Amino acid sequence: MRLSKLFKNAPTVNVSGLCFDSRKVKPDNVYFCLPGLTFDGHDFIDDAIKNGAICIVHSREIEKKQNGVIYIKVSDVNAAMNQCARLFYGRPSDKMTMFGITGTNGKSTIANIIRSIMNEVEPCGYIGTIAIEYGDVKLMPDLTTPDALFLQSKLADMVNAGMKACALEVSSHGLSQGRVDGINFNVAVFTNFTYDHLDFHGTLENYFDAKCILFKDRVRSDGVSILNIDDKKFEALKSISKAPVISYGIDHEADYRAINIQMDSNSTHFDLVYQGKAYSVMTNLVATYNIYNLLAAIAALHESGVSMDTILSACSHLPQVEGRLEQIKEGQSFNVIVDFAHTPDGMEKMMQFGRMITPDNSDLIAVFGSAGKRDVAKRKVFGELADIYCDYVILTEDDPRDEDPKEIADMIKEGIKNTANIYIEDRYEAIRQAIENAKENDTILLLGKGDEAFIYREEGRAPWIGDDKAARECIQKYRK
Ligand SMILES: CC(=O)N[C@H]1[C@@H](OP(=O)(O)OP(=O)(O)OC[C@H]2O[C@@H](n3ccc(=O)[nH]c3=O)[C@H](O)[C@@H]2O)O[C@H](CO)[C@@H](O)[C@@H]1O[C@H](C)C(=O)N[C@@H](C)C(=O)N[C@H](CCC(=O)O)C(=O)O
Repeated sequence: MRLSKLFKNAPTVNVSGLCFDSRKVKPDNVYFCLPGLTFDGHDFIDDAIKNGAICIVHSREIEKKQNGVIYIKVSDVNAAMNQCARLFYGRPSDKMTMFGITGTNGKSTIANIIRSIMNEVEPCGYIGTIAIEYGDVKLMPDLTTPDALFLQSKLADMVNAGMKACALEVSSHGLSQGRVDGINFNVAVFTNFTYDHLDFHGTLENYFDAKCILFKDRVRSDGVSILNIDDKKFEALKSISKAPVISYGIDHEADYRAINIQMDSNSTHFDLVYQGKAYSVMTNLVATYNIYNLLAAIAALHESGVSMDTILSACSHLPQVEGRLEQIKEGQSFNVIVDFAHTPDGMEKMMQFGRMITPDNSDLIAVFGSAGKRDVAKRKVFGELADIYCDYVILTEDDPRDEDPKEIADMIKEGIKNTANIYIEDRYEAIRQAIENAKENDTILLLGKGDEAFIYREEGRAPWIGDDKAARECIQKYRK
């Protein structure tokens, strides 16, 4: 592509690609000097040029010492890069129906339900914490919402592969770093807002402001914002939404409301009230928070033109979302549930569900830790929640990074006053002991890592079998 297509008044030289990491620059790339949390991209201009950068996009005053290199000064390099990404990859998001899903919990489940039902109508891709998926392609991502360059390139791949829609998880990090700035969403979905990511945003206000960007700026004004009416942030989001608002919920009158909910450990039945008419819904999803997720997906799909018949017939056989309330069933006499819950809200919802399916004379056992170098304050809260709901707790490692996992466990323990607990650092061993000792009808919750196939330790990202696979293996080895 010509550089002049990306920047007005730039020379008409051809550029081969865009890059923000000097170490990955290829000949004839444009290098963007991003200001980072640890480094400043301006300090790596020489390296970028050595690797072949033909153009440097910068915001600081710099010495322009290399002949043959084009220097472009902008006020905001990140914003410039995000817009260039959109142009370079041919505005791919304008060629698909774009669903953007944000909120503290539920993003992956909603995005996967949307993709699964949408696929019955037209091909739909998915980008989020669990994977990047379209057609037969499945990639493991590093981030929930990828950086703008990678994101736009994957959206372009989706368009080329024939996708007509894409369900994209939009994280608060992604919104505040402008990773989705080149996308105009047809549908913006809000799940809920609870405590999370204070290590990055500093305050809950900043965290919420980041979430607002999707509804204030990134949804199309002729699109739709799908909001949870039972969440305390509903009114605030409604008041700033650029697009018309459609609500969903259980407790309050909503455009899409679930009433008469009946649930057991395997299925849920409820009546969906929409425009004064009640539709009977039978779904294999369980737990109240999943009914919210399902309502959000139903509203998003229906408002995009998918028929109620198509949506409701798909609800009874929704695919299991990996690591999200995943019930491990290997013929054992007790329940084992794997979930990604890693916020106080997510933990509490899982423990409430665990309590609901566990008979009074059986035990609810939770196996979890808390991530290193992330919100420290939530650790004691996790302990307090376990104290309320659980009969036994096994504390273990969960991405300790360069913190001592035992010290993290001790901080969780500060919240546990009455419930019996032990610390087993090795996560596999912790899962093994929980499974080996479980009694009939007990419930074991494996929380925090979902389907993740890695653990971040001091030495970096180490492979991890995954809680689901560890559980299956332990049931086979120790309970058969
Ligand atoms: C906290 C955070 O979001 N960090 C992001 C940030 O990194 P940073 O500010 O530390 O970057 P830096 O290391 O200081 O480097 C600054 C610039 O210099 C460049 N550089 C650096 C060194 C060098 O030799 N050459 C060079 O060019 C870097 O490529 C970068 O452009 O900018 C980088 C480039 O865009 C991101 O990759 C990085 O995401 C890191 C990997 C990350 O882990 N982010 C997580 C926290 C995240 O975004 N999570 C969300 C939420 C998930 C959830 O909901 O749980 C997500 O969407 O995944």
